[in-house]
Order: sequence, then structure tokens, then C-alpha cells
Amino acid sequence: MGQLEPLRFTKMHGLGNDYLFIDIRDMEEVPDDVWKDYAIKMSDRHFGVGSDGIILIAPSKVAPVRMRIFNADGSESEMCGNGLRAMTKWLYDRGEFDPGQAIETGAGLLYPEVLKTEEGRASVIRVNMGVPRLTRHEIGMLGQGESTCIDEPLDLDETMLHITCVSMGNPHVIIFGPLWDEQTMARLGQKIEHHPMFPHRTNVHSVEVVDSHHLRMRHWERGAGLTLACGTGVSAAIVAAVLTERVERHATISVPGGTLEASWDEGTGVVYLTGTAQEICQGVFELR
Ligand SMILES: N[C@@H](CCC[C@H](N)C(=O)O)C(=O)O
Repeated sequence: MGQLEPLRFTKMHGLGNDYLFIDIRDMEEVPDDVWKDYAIKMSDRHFGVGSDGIILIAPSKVAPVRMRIFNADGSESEMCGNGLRAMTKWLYDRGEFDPGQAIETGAGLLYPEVLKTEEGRASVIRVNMGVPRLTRHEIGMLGQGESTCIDEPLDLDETMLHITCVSMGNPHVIIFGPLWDEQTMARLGQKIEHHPMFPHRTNVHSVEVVDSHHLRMRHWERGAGLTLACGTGVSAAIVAAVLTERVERHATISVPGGTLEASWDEGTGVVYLTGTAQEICQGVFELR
């Protein structure tokens, strides 16, 4: 790891979903296993810096820049909604974000937009999260590949749940009902994350309908556990709630770390996610 250090990082968050951003555009290429190791060590909340994962600001052949995300357990994910807003802010605040530009992600090219600034810095960002994917094959679930999973039973031994599954590039399971408390979210979230139905594991969300324009959610993230917000999860939730006729196409979504606005456009099929992003601090990491 010696050649990478000292490793500069910026800690940022979207509603408390926090990541350590590392600009690797001018670095020599290093094997993914090295990033996996850094993700585990840096993310540790007691023996590291503390975060839900690390995000690499990487070079791209198809866009001005690419986002790669490694969860706190070192696994790589395709996408991160809160991370994408935070990365847009990182670029904007450093004069490196052009209106209309794309950011390459594992879910394809995505288009963020800075809606509001404060003292020249980005504060509210809207992201075109792309079109949700609904077949089992696209979600990475077992079963009939071309079929969807909408309000279907999942037997968890101790309890029978009804799940709706959506991919926003990464997989999400949505369970509607009264909002689970933290303990239940952790216990059932972990079980569903590792359920054999999901060979690549999955993110899990408890979702309560407040009214036809308002949802409340709690998250168990694949590779990170309980988090204060999950942008792709919120995007998946509005899709699942519209598909099951629980909300209109635009909703406010309350999560433990704050509030996001989500909408699912009828014409284009695109999901839009709007919310804040903040920079916490900058630092230098050296493994001891
Ligand atoms: N917090 C994120 C999602 C991060 C990745 C996720 N844990 C996965 O493994 O897919 C978000 O804001 O979308």
C-alpha cells in the first residue's frame, strides 16, 4: 500500500450517509483488492476514520469523470445516490463541474444538476437516477429471469414478508408496512441481505406510507448495515410505491438523516432524486 500514501481524502455526506472521497485521477492504477482493504480500514468507526464506505473519483473514457463506490465491508457496488450528489458537490465546489455533464457509474452515465448554491458552493443537487430495472434477471435475483417481484411473499422462517424488488443499478428489497424500529431493521435486514434468493446480496428497506405524497423509510445497506439515508433505496421505494398504487409519482421521503424529494417521470421512466450534500472535513490517511 506504500505507494498510495499519504492518501488524501474528503469526508462528505448526504443526510448522514457518509463517504470518504479519494481523487485517484492522477494516481497510478492499483488493484481493486487494495481499495477493498482501504475501504474496510478507513471506514471503521473505531479504528479508522469512520464512514459507510469510500468513493473513488476516477478517470473515465466516456464521461469527464467516473464514480466507484466500495462499501464499509470492502464490497464494490454499482451505484450510490447520496454519494453521487456529494461527488457532484465536490466537483462543483472545486470548479470542475460543467452544467449538463455526465458522471460514469456502474449503473451507466448519470446526470446531476446543481439546483441551489450557498456562497458559491453547491447545496441542493438533483440527480437523474436513470430508469429502474424490474426483472429478476436485472435485479440479480433467483427465479424466472424475465418476471418481476412485486408484493410477493418471502419466507424468513420466523416471519412471512411481502417484498417488492427494484434495481437502480444496485439491488433493493422494499417492505411496506409500519416502519420497523432499528433493532428489527438490523435483524431482518441482515437476514434478507444474505437470503439465498439474492446471490449478490441486497439492500433492504422498511417503508411506511404516511400519505399519497409522503413515505417514511429505514435502511439496511448491503455491505454497510444500518445507514441514515440511502439514495438508490429512496429511488427504488418511490418506484415500488407507485407500482403498488401507494403514492403519486412525486413524494417527500423521510429517512433517519433527513428528507429527500423523489419523483418517477411517467413519460421517460426516469427517477429524479433531490437533496442536499455536505463536506465535513479533509484529511490524510496513513495506515499504522
Ligand atoms: N448509500 C447508497 C448505496 C450504497 C451502495 C449499497 N450499499 C450497495 O451495496 O448497493 C445510496 O445512497 O444509494
